[in-house]
Amino acid sequence: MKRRLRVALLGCGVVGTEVVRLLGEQADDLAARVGAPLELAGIAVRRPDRVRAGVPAELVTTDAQALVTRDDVDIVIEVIGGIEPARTLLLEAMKSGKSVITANKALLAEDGATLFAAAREYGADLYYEASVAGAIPLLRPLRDSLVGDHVHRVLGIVNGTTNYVLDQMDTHGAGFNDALEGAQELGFAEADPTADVEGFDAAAKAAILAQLAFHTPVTAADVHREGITEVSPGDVAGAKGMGCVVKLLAICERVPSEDGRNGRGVSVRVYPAMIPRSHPLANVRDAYNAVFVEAESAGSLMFYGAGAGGAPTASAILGDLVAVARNVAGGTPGPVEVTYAKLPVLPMGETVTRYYIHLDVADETGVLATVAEEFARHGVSIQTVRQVGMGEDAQLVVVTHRAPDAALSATVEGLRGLSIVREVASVMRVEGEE
Ligand SMILES: NC(=O)C1=CN([C@@H]2O[C@H](COP(=O)(O)OP(=O)(O)OC[C@H]3O[C@@H](n4cnc5c(N)ncnc54)[C@H](O)[C@@H]3O)[C@@H](O)[C@H]2O)C=CC1
Ligand SMILES: N[C@@H](CC=O)C(=O)O
Ligand code: NA
Repeated sequence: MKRRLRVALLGCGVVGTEVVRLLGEQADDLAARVGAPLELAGIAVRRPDRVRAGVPAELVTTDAQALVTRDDVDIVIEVIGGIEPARTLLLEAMKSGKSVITANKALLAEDGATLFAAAREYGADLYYEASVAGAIPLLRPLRDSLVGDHVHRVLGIVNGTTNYVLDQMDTHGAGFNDALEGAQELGFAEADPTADVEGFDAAAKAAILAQLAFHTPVTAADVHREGITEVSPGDVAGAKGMGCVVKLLAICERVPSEDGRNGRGVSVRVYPAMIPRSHPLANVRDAYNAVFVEAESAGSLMFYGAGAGGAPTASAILGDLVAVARNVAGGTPGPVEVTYAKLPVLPMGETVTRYYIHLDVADETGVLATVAEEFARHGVSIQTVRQVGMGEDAQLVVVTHRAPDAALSATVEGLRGLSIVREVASVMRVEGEE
């Protein structure tokens, strides 16, 4: 056995308390796997008086800054969340020679470049498997196992809270607010659930995935983001009528160049979309996550499991901890991200997608021709059109072929301006096979 490695924990909320529990319960196994015992050196919290079952009171401190620079600390785990003070604490830790583990996707997606630069400069490990899709091993497979391949596309459900809400709306006809409260009670939601329902959390994860998959710098600000707050029971019912289900999808795609190899750029986006019920992502229920990776030589891979919750997230952190501890014990740091490809992130308007459009139309002759003309005017080809109801209740459900998003949204604007269109009742992108 090598010398004892000392671990500092920053934050002791939903995830942090589970890290403490597992570190205690699995101490012997972890020591055997690392080849050195792991020991908690301190736990930084904001409210020291709060009773936390299973958390040794003598280790608790409110001075996170002092903890991360202490000489007797080797590895720092950050599960506070948010940008500051998490960023400063991680940077201070690396500057003081510690390796770090974080679950903080918001910070990695906003300013990962600064953290990676510090890891490189100070020879520290920076591991963050828990930051995307919780327990699911996804980032290290992308970073290590698939690093010799050429990834074309990453498509997935990466936010448990919104998947739970949409699933409750789809299967039980639940209202949005009741479903969200359920997700909060189960500990999936972020401290401010706006981050979940407005798609910020999924956008941060999409940025992290795109950066790793395409070796290109991507931040949260580069990601086209739409949340689920506008998804209505009508949209969910409309999807059902089409044999589809509504899911909040994160999509990272390499857009091919003329030679079809290196890519003209990347498209990174998050939005609610309809997918056919036959698609494997349609069967991802409750707060589960699932991610498809399509790579040139590997083909299609699917990763599925618990993307949120205290214990699943702590599992990913402990996996990182063992990997980092082995590196520290062996004196060899792990790999640091490289973003050599520097592909541009393309604007959403250039992304090719499909739309579902539900129109409430006037009971007049020539409605169909007028509507079709508007699509043609923007170069958008219609795949199917279906009339629902008759007379005053006439509605048209149109599904397009793939077209640039800018042309599709211009078509919708054009439809809104037509006198025979009483209302554009629902617009949603359609993903999955055409
Ligand atoms: N809960 C989940 O399912 C998942 C969470 N994550 C990420 O893990 C991190 C932690 O999430 P949770 O445990 O759910 O959040 P939480 O809100 O339950 O816990 C964070 C804790 O940090 C404490 N804190 C805040 N400022 C502090 C400071 N300056 N010093 C010390 N402690 C401070 C808070 O009082 C709170 O107890 C976040 O980055 C989150 O995005 C990642 C995957 C899943
Ligand atoms: N709030 C997130 C937690 C995990 O990242 C989610 O709901 O997925
Ligand atoms: Na993960």
